Amino acid sequence: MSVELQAIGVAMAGRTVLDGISARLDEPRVGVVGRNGSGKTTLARVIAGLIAPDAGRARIGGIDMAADRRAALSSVGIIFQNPDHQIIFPTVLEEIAFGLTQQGRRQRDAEAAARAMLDRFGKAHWESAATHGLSQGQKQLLCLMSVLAMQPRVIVMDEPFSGLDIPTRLQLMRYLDGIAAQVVMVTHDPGQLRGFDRILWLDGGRLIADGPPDAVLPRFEAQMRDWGGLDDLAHLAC
Ligand SMILES: Nc1ncnc2c1ncn2[C@@H]1O[C@H](COP(=O)(O)OP(=O)(O)OP(=O)(O)O)[C@@H](O)[C@H]1O
Repeated sequence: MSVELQAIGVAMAGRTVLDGISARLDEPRVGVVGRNGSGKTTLARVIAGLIAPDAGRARIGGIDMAADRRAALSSVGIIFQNPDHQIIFPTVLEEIAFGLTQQGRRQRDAEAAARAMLDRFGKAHWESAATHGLSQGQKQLLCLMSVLAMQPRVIVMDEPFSGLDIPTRLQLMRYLDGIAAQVVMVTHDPGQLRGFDRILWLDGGRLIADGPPDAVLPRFEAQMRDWGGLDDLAHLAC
């Protein structure tokens, strides 16, 4: 499975948000880094087919995800930065089962698979819990379980661990190590990209570095420290 980005351009509210992003992603683990507002979330949404780019083409396995929503459902899953934008059902079981019924599974099958996923994370007791009563980190975990249950070939994650405590984060990272899906992860924390194969660094909507972590992350971290050391607030993220 490969994610192909060809000269992607996106404009929002009259501003260029992504500009000429081209990359063919074949690696199992791809990280996306960059400052606030650099376009990472927008790129994640383009890859998942939630935004059709204004210029260029984004395809997974040769299929345009924005044009073919049915193919997108079985090919790519996205975990949003804010779980409140993702969760729509009143109970945990319904939330996980929904994506599976969207994929064409019968309700009973979908619920069985949802229970298996809860079991896998030791959360069988969450089954009837009210989604609105979960903490932010618990909601993030629910979103992860919902997407993992759908077994997409590509999983796009936008800061998926920001609200999780350290044991949950470590458990999830280990779990992700073991899954076959390609992972594209947006993060501000280079520590979460250990073991990744390739890093894309966005700045101002452009791809300014693209390569193995050893080549990209030390430069990225040095640049972030340099900018963080400045007292001129005009340098704060726009
Ligand atoms: N719906 C929208 N309407 C107008 N502008 C938008 C919209 N969504 C994003 N933008 C703008 O696009 C730019 C890139 O936003 P994006 O969310 O992709 O950045 P990001 O790198 O994910 O940022 P962060 O690290 O803060 O999450 C920002 O300047 C943002 O203000």
